[in-house]
Amino acid sequence: MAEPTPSAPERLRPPERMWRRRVASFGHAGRGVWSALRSEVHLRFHALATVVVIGLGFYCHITRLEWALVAISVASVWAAELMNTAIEALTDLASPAYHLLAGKAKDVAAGAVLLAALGAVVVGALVFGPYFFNV
Ligand SMILES: Nc1ncnc2c1ncn2[C@@H]1O[C@H](COP(=O)(O)OP(=O)(O)OP(=O)(O)O)[C@@H](O)[C@H]1O
Repeated sequence: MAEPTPSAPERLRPPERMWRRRVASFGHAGRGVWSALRSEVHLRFHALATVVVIGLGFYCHITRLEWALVAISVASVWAAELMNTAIEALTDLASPAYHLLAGKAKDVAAGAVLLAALGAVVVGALVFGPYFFNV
């Protein structure tokens, strides 16, 4: 959620207070990931896939550039799935009853996950394929 613009006295707070708030923000984000992991089967699948891909990376001794591509792909899928989970929750809150726009919001959010996952599959095939097949 976007933070409200701080009032004048708040802007003058001592730096340690600001640091505490930044650290708290990380805590909120971590709690969000943990809560989504507990409720979403898809995310647990992504967690397993992430562990497998990292293991494969070490096994194949992939290059730094390949690690970068794998990291971007894995992070994209996680980010898309977390956004999808957030949109699903907000949609259920705003429109528990059937509504065309609620359905559209969920379908579009799911589409984002699908595209990120397809991209990750392509990157995975291009990075790991040559280590296992003579291509
Ligand atoms: N309130 C609603 N109004 C209209 N259509 C909806 C609504 N809720 C869900 N749908 C339709 O049902 C589909 C499945 O929705 P659901 O909330 O079950 O998500 P899901 O695909 O099962 O996601 P997940 O498995 O990650 O929870 C949506 O993509 C949408 O097309």
